[in-house]
Amino acid sequence: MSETKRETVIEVRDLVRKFGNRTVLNGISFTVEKGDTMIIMGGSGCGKSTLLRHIIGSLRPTSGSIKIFGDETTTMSPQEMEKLRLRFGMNFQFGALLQSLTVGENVALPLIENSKVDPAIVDLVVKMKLELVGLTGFENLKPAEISGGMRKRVGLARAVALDPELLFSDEPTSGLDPIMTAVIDQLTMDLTRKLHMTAVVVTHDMASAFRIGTKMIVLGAGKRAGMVIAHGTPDDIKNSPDPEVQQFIRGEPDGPVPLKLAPEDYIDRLLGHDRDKGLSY
Ligand SMILES: Nc1ncnc2c1ncn2[C@@H]1O[C@H](COP(=O)(O)OP(=O)(O)OP(=O)(O)O)[C@@H](O)[C@H]1O
Repeated sequence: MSETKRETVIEVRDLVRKFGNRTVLNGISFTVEKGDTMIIMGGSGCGKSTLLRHIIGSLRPTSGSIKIFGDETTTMSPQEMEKLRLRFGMNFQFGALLQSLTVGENVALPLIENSKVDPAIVDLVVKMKLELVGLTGFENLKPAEISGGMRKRVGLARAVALDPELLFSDEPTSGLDPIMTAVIDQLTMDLTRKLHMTAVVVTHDMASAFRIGTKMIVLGAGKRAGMVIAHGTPDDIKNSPDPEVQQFIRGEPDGPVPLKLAPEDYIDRLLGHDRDKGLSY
């Protein structure tokens, strides 16, 4: 029997983004179907975060189309985008926990900011979300009083506070040991299943990518910088005949992608140009 066709939640077509005369995204196309966990992979500086930031509407493309739930987002007003974002959960490093607030207050933030919910309901939702990530009883501690892995779990609880249909995560396991990484992965899989979410995750961690991903894209480097060089299921990616994909998933230091950075990359990184992550509205 053939698989029932699932709803397309995200459709990216021919996306191009230039910063000055530098093309960082070069004709990216892919779709994400409901229930999928799409992994965006590729070497450092290949444009993964930039792609994610276009999908959540914090950057505008030079050209191309992004449809979310069937609506074109690249031409939306900031207000329309803000409304759409109520359906998103975002678990980003630049959205780190607020140190002055307790764990519970951090999880409550999206509820307080985005909906007029009764405080008693907020408390209940916070307790439920913290229970989902195994942190019942930690609501009154400050982020500095819990471990890095626990902080990542709080970030996840906060991202799903509004029961989003779409979860976006940028490097959700960076800096964690393999056991804590596996814990976060398991939680992400449980949450996406329990809350019927579709997820898009940027990660460098191959073990994690192959554990949680149902679909993957790999962005290229060098001559194929900013292009999708492989796209498919985890098995498709594992069996890709592309030497650059194999170099990447095996973590080999040298191969089709040379070890040396291009001088402009080196200068950009030296000057911290890639740290300019401000919103571009
Ligand atoms: N606002 C910006 N202005 C100029 N260049 C930018 C900007 N944002 C990103 N870039 C450039 O785009 C390239 C891709 O950056 P991006 O952060 O998307 O890469 P990445 O694949 O997520 O990298 P990493 O894995 O190291 O986090 C970098 O070379 C960076 O210099």
